[in-house]
Amino acid sequence: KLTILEFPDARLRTEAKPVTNVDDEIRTIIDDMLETMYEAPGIGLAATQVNIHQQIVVIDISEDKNEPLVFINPKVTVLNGDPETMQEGCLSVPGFYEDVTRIAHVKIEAVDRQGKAFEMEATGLLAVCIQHELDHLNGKLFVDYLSPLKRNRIKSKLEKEHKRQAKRA
Ligand SMILES: O=C(O)C[C@@H](Cc1ccccc1)[C@H](O)SCc1ccccc1
Ligand SMILES: [Zn+2]
Repeated sequence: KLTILEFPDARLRTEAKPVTNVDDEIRTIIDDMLETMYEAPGIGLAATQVNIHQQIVVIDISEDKNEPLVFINPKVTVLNGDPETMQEGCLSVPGFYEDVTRIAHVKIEAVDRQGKAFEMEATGLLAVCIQHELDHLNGKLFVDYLSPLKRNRIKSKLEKEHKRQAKRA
């Protein structure tokens, strides 16, 4: 449905703006993002990744892919500073998986698809995913936590791949 931008596309570095009015246009974007995420497949997607620079995140970590979570204008606060390291992937950095350390237990405050404010606590995969998605809204990618050497290796490999695909197109 929507095209996912791939590193090192500069548009991935855009700061997303807050959503001012949760209307049908926003709800259509949310539905398109969920469809794109399930099709990828992925367990999270930020609007930045589909070149929409508004603060919208969708997540579904359920087994049956039937428990979509929507976070509009999300804010994360630390509940427990313990670090947690997990191997992360990213739909915008296809084929690469590296360890990233994040906060283990967070509180999320956001607005839902009806425009209603809510908050929830998260640990484990959900905590990791929401921090990963919030980074996207701030123009940050998980490769930014790696050494410059590793990041540049990934950058050149993906640039080569994009050139190859452009030629075949
Ligand atoms: O934002 C994205 O690119 C989707 C990410 C979300 C995510 C990243 C790291 C850790 C958890 C979630 C993933 O690529 S979705 C694919 C995936 C699925 C299960 C576990 C890790 C990654
Ligand atoms: Zn990602």
